Amino acid sequence: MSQKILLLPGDGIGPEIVGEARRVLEALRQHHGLDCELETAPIGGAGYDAVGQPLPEETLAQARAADAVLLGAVGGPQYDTLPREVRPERGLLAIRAELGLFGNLRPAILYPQLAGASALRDEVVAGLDILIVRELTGGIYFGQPRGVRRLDSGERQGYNTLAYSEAEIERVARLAFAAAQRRQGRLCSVDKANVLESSELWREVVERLAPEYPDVELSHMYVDNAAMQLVRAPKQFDVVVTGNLFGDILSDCAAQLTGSIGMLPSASLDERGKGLYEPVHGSAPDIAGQDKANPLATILSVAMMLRYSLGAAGLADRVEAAVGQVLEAGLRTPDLQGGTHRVGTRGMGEAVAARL
Ligand SMILES: NC(=O)c1ccc[n+]([C@@H]2O[C@H](COP(=O)([O-])OP(=O)(O)OC[C@H]3O[C@@H](n4cnc5c(N)ncnc54)[C@H](O)[C@@H]3O)[C@@H](O)[C@H]2O)c1
Ligand SMILES: CC(C)[C@H](C(=O)O)[C@@H](O)C(=O)O
Ligand SMILES: [Mg+2]
Repeated sequence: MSQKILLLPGDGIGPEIVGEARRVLEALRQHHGLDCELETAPIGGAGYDAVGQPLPEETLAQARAADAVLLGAVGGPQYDTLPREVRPERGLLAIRAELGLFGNLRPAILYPQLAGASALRDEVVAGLDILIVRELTGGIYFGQPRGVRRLDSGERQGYNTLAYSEAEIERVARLAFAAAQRRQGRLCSVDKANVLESSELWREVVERLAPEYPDVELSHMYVDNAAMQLVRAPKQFDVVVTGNLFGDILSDCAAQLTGSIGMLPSASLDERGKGLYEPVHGSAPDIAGQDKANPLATILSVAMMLRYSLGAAGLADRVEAAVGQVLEAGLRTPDLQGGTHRVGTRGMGEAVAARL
C-alpha cells in the first residue's frame, strides 16, 4: 500500500534542503519501487505567513494522517519580534507535543571520508558512532508555569519550570536501553543530579530500570562533564540519554565532531514508533537562498524515516551508502573541509540521487 509522507519545508534553508530530500525520495520511487505519496504543508514562519499560525490546523491534521513526516527547519530573524505564541519555534514544539514525539534519536557518526573535517584529531574521532537519545516533549521546554512576570520591585522576571515525571523519564530511558542493546551495550545517562531535584529523580528512575537490561552497562555523568568529555574523548560514549535542554545542547556539540552540523539527522518518535524526521540544525538564515546549505543531514533523516517508519531498512542502507559515495568522490558543500569538488545544495542532492 502506498505510504503517505508529509514534507514540512519550513523557513530559511528549509525549502532548499527538503527539496533535495524530495529528489532522493523520487529517485527511490522511480528506481527502487518505493511506493509513496508526497504532500507538502507549511509550518513555522511559513505557517504564520500563510494563516497566522506557526502550526496550522490543516498541517497538524495532515501530519496525523501521514505515515511519516519530514521537516526542514523553522525560524528566522524576521519572526523574532512576533508575539511568543506565534513564533516559528512554537510551531515545532507544538507538533512534537501534539504527535507525542517524546523520543528524539540523534546519531553522531563520523563518515571516514570526513576524518580531516572533524573539530578533533583523527585518532580521537576515527570511527565515531554515538547515539544521543534526547527527551523531546517534557522538561524545561514545556514545564508550567512559564512566562514573564512583574515583581513587587517593579522589574520583570522571566521564568520557566523544569519538571520530569517518573513516566516521562521511564519511557525515554527504555527507548535508550533498547537502543544500547542493539548497539555496543553501553548507556550513559546525563543529568545534573548534584543540583536539580528533577535530575535526582531522573537518575533514580534510570537506575531502577537497569536490572531489566542486564546486557547494558549503565553509567551516569553530570552534564557539564559530559560536554567536556564529548570533545575530549567522544568514543567513550555509545548511547547517551538525557533531558530536553541538555540533549539540545550536547547534540549541537556532537555535530562538530562529525565535521559539520549539516551532517546530523534525527528521528523524533512516539510510543508506537511513528515519527517526524528532521536535521538537527536550524534554518541557517545566514546562508538561506544561496545554494550553500548542506542537504545531507536532511537526506540522512530520510534514511532514518525509511528505517524506522516505512519498514524499508534496505533502502535506508542504500541512501546512507550513496552519501558515503559522494563524500568518497570528494564532493563537499562549503561547511565541510577537504574534498576535491565544491558543490552547492543542489549539486550535492543531485549527486546523491544520481547514485540511487
Ligand atoms: N529544528 C529547527 O527547526 C531548528 C533548530 C535549530 C535552530 N532553529 C532556528 O533556526 C534559526 C537560526 O538558528 P541558529 O543560527 O542558532 O542555528 P542554525 O543551526 O540555523 O545555524 C547555526 C550555524 O550553522 C550553519 N548551518 C546550519 N545548518 C547548516 C547546513 N545544513 N549547512 C551548512 N551550514 C549550516 C549556519 O549557517 C550557522 O552558521 C533560529 O530561528 C532558530 O530558532 C530551528
Ligand atoms: C528550534 C528549537 C525549538 C529546537 C529545539 O530546541 O528543540 C532546535 O534547536 C532543535 O534542536 O531541534
Ligand atoms: Mg537545537
